[in-house]
Amino acid sequence: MSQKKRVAVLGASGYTGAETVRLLAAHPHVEIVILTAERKAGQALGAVFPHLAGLALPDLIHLDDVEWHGAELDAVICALPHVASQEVVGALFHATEHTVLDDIVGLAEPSPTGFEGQVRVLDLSADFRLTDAAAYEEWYGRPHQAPKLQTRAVYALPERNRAAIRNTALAAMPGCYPTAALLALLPLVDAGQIDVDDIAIDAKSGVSGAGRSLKEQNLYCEVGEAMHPYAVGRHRHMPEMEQELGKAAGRPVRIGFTPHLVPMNRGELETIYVRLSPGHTAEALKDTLRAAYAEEPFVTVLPGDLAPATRMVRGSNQCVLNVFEDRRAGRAIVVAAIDNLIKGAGGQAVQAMNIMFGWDETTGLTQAPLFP
Ligand SMILES: NC(=O)C1=CN([C@@H]2O[C@H](COP(=O)(O)OP(=O)(O)OC[C@H]3O[C@@H](n4cnc5c(N)ncnc54)[C@H](OP(=O)(O)O)[C@@H]3O)[C@@H](O)[C@H]2O)C=CC1
Ligand SMILES: CC(=O)N[C@@H](CCC(=O)OP(=O)(O)O)C(=O)O
Repeated sequence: MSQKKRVAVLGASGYTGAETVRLLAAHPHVEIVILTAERKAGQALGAVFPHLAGLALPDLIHLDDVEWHGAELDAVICALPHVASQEVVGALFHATEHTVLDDIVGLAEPSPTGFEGQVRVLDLSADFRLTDAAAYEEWYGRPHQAPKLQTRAVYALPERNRAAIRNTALAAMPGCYPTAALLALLPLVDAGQIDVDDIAIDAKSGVSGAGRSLKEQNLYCEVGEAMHPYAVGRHRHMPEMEQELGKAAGRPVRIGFTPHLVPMNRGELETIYVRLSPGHTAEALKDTLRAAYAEEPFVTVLPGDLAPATRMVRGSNQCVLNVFEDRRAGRAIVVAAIDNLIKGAGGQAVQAMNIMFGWDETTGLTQAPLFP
């Protein structure tokens, strides 16, 4: 194996950044050379996260102190809030005179030169997922600062877009809710087995989904022993899911989606109500998902009527799925569970990075879920 790849994690003092570091620290082909933070810049990562104190890692520095040009980075995993992310990614591509700025990102065919010697970015934020500038402005309330990059980023759901991920310098990592929903639904849309105009997603997330920065509504007293929906009918993951489902359907799609915050640290569960296309059954949907994921290391269709649960995936890059009959004629229920911080964020980014560099896709990601 050649030299290790030099990797930076931006936003390492956040939840997804810390999980990404934890995974990368055990990755055989990666050397972590830069970690950044905003308020916590200047501290050792182990001072912020004592559970990581035993790892030999660089201290947290401020983004302003990163010398992009001299760092000789192979990859940057960006775990920053949206808006901050688009500014940094644009600036780092400029500073490194990246050919991505000359239009070679996201080619369907490998470019003759590849990206040898050029940094590749995996962005966990929402900044590069929507390719339509007007949609971004509508849902994020401001124009995009790097519109050229926005249109060329690859939507990096590995099970869907492997070839494009291999050949991009900018991977837009899917949101946590879209990851579970798209893994559950895309094969069914491809197969024409469900009515794309009648999809309702009821989602629940652990509190870490909201990040580590202090928010009063996420205090223990307010989320413990309680549960509530939020962003009802207007969550910014709706256009993301609609964009990707629309690509599969070949026409615009509108979905129903309601997320709920539930009193657990991590994990995400989605119960998805679908209308069957004429002639199809819940069992046929399950056969389709089984066939689609038969060779996938990180997606499992559960046997029989075993219902997906967050405890089946905690701390792992796994997604578990199942399909159930609905007592109402012509309908079915699809259920998906992931760990929002792993398959919904850092683990999926490591998976995509493995694809980019041609490593076994499971490298650094083979740990079984934690139980109990
Ligand atoms: N949490 C989740 O389950 C998921 C999150 N995401 C997305 O991943 C990204 C990171 O999320 P998460 O880890 O939860 O967030 P956190 O709030 O836990 O962490 C944010 C990180 O970014 C740093 N930061 C904050 N503001 C700035 C800024 N203006 N400039 C530079 N750095 C800044 C913080 O530094 P400091 O600590 O020093 O303030 C911290 O390191 C977000 O875009 C989020 O939406 C995606 C999928 C799932
Ligand atoms: C519980 C909770 O608050 N979850 C976050 C989703 C996390 C995520 O995936 O956000 P990005 O699209 O920014 O990456 C939310 O609903 O905004």
